[in-house]
Amino acid sequence: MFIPNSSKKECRLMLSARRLIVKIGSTLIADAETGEIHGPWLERLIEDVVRFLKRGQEVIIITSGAVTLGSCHFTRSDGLLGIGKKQAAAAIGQVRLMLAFEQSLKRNGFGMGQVLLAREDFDDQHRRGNLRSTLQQLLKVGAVPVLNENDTTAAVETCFGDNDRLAAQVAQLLGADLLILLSDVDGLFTEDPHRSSSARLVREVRRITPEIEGMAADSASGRGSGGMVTKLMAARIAMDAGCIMVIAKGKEPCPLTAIANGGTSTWFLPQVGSPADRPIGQWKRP
Ligand SMILES: Nc1ncnc2c1ncn2[C@@H]1O[C@H](COP(=O)(O)OP(=O)(O)O)[C@@H](O)[C@H]1O
Ligand SMILES: N[C@@H](CCC(=O)OP(=O)(O)O)C(=O)O
Repeated sequence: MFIPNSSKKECRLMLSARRLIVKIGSTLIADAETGEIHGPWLERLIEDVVRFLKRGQEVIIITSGAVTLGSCHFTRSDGLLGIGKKQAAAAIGQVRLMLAFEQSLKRNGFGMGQVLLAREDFDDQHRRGNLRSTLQQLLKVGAVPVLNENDTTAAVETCFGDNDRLAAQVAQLLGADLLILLSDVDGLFTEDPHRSSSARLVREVRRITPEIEGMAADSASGRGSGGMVTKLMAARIAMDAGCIMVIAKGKEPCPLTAIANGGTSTWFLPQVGSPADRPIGQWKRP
């Protein structure tokens, strides 16, 4: 559990955020070898999310993992899936992903709504307005929005390709206060920690400078899509919109609580508009 009256800055930032976006990386939720969902992990995460919902905070979940879950239907000789097989894999995996979220949230007393997104949903003003309204309606009735890119029909030229930037676009669209990227690393390191033993964790970023950008490389796992490169792109989108962003390891039991209790992570703090000084409130449920 987090310590609500903790003076830790991280705790204040987590508990003062009215609207949080939680993005889950593929390697956290899906086992590439077995094509199974990490069920016990998901259960812990949803219990963690529910702690914030019950305080009256709003949570939107962006989940990866559809392609990984569906890939097991394609022989290993495929190696990296071509776009057609990747889209078919996503079509297979997405159903299982949403079912797992729906059942877990239901066990914890909450409903959910699935929204699959395309870049056009953000680029076209009319579709952007529709999307915002739909998400706000879901939040109003206490149904947790669970989002992913619509990989099955996403064209190579126009797709997001990664959920880091998609999550940041949703944070900007909804005026979220805090974007949490749960990954398989503790945060931004000076180099890829999976490739360099001398990599050191960067705890806080207030401006994304060329030096910061130079630290980021692509994904080492081969299953993630964005690596740290897209996470920094997401940080730029979020910070420009006045939204705080944090990268943390999602494997922790109760990763959101771990962040609030000052666990290792990297915080991206915009210069303007952050709710860091907002009093920790007990909001009425939407
Ligand atoms: N400077 C860096 N700091 C931390 N991780 C990095 C860095 N550069 C590259 N990476 C890689 O980014 C990966 C996380 O991105 P990704 O594989 O896309 O995971 P996710 O599924 O969480 O999005 C890490 O596992 C790591 O190998
Ligand atoms: N829409 C894709 C997510 C791609 C993606 O961003 O993956 P990751 O880098 O693991 O968050 C899927 O569900 O597999």
